[in-house]
Amino acid sequence: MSVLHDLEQVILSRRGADPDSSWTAKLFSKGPEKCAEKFGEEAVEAIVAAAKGDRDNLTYEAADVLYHLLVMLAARDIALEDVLGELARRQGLSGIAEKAGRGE
Ligand SMILES: N=c1c2ncn([C@@H]3O[C@H](COP(=O)(O)OP(=O)(O)OP(=O)(O)O)[C@@H](O)[C@H]3O)c2ncn1[C@@H]1O[C@H](COP(=O)(O)O)[C@@H](O)[C@H]1O
Repeated sequence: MSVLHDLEQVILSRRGADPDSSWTAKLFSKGPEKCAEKFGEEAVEAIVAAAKGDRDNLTYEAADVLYHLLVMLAARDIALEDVLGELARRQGLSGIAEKAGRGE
């Protein structure tokens, strides 16, 4: 199991947990829209760190982004395995070729 898989299991275990003792449970209790909004906020913080070239902060914010991505996916019942499967499907296919295939 990877760190991400382990983290996904912890996140799933927080469904129905006490929002006062778990940040994940607090996010779930606010609904999938709030989970998505929080992911967006964390992504913006990562963008700012990247734009500034702040390597330490970007590393920290990227971890926040990955955690909040998993929460957002779980809130919509999408498994990490499904996302990894989509990435695996794309392996060996250039992004340029893929975009051309979509006619964009
Ligand atoms: N990886 C994380 C993780 N990353 C970030 N966060 C929380 O996400 C919240 C982000 O909230 P804010 O945006 O308000 O905080 P911030 O971005 O640090 O603050 P500002 O930049 O806004 O000042 C903080 O409370 C962080 O602690 C996380 N909370 C939990 N996890 C993992 O999830 C597990 C379960 O956590 P609980 O559900 O809280 O038990 C933990 O053991 C961790 O493994």
